[in-house]
Amino acid sequence: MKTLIYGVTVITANAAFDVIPNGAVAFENGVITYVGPTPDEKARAAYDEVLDGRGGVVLPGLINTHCHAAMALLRGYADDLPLQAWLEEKMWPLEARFTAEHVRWGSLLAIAEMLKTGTTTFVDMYDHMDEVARNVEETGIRAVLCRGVIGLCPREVQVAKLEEAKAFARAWRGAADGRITTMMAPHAPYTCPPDYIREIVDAAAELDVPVHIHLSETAREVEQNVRDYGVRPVEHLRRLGVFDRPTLVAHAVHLTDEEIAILAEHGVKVSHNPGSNLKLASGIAPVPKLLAKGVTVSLGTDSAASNNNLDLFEEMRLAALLHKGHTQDPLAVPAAEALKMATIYGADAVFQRDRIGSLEVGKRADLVLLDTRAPHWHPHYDPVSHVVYAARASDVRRVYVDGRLVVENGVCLTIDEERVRYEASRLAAELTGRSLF
Ligand SMILES: CSC[C@H]1O[C@@H](n2cnc3c(O)ncnc32)[C@H](O)[C@@H]1O
Ligand SMILES: [Zn+2]
Repeated sequence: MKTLIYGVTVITANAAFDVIPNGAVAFENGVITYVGPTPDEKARAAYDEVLDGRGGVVLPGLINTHCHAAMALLRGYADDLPLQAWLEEKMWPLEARFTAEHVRWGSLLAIAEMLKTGTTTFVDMYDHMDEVARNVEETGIRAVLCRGVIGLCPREVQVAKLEEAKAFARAWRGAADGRITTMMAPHAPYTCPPDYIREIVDAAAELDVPVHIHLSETAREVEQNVRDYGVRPVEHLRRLGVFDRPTLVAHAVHLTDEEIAILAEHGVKVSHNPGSNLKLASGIAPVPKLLAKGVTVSLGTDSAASNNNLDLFEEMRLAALLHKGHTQDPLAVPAAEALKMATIYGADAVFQRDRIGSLEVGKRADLVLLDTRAPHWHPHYDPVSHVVYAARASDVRRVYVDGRLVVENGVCLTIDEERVRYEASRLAAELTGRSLF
């Protein structure tokens, strides 16, 4: 089926960052076949499905490069705590009781939220990942999935987790018509002993998949690393050979200039999570410095338990505003840069720059159509400025992934949202013992 959306402002996020007024995008069999000015009526007749999008804005599907989807069940369960207390006293005790059922419904709730807010690809690090993968298959979203591995356990449990992570990465890579790719994920330098990290990295090399890891999220973590291993976390991971593999690190808040140089030298990709970093009082990542040194900085939400939503429009706006305030430089992260972080830099961060992240002929047809009729869109001078500084996730009208329509009129077509709300609320109440309002 050949589909054409015309009469829209197209934000391509291509290398020239072209914005096409009264533009059009066409796709067939999941692949973009045309991006350019609106074709005349005669040319439009050649398409099987023609959508008049006049007044709308089309942009590439957003890419969330760090998430723990199933933790949507713990949204709002424990707020206003620093990372370590939040993890050790609140998250880990409850997560120890998570079953496959919790992950099934929690991740489905998260996927519904992400699709409806314009996210077409997400990176997920968690346990019971077969459940997440099956949800990805069924809902039509694109994902990079990894079984997160925490090594604070007896050796036989470490081995079992590693085997499970390998089996998962092997079994699911390329699944769902290529919408699923996989990575290996040691959770963090402070939860995985050095030899264990080496083993996980060896497994990533054997499987030829990238590595995803939390890095230098808090000052405390950095101090602890220096105390335990004599070096800061970036040098620690470099010595362990992590950066010899394609690597995506989450957070990267506490970095020296020397550490930024190491990340740049090794082509390490960063997932910047401003909402989570602010809420957990972790600090502010040196994003302008990272960008200036050529490090790819993408955007992630982290989980709904530390954010407390999975809305990349919010993260884009936060990224653009936060670094201006912090550096007192209005150009620290300009609007176009924030939009790239959520799109083409996201594609680069998941090593799929040739497939997704921009609207270009030959790429997969992952795109979002925004409705611009709401008052907050008017007047509009610059569509990129509007998407970053004024738009809201509720402006998302249509979402396509791989050319498949998955959200229409703000409704997710591939998910029974009422059932998901019911099951997720039921499981959350049982788990926490709290009655929900
Ligand atoms: C091994 S599965 C993933 C693991 O990560 C935990 N987690 C969630 N958010 C964060 C964060 O911001 N920093 C570090 N770890 C985090 C989650 O609770 C799971 O246990
Ligand atoms: Zn995380």
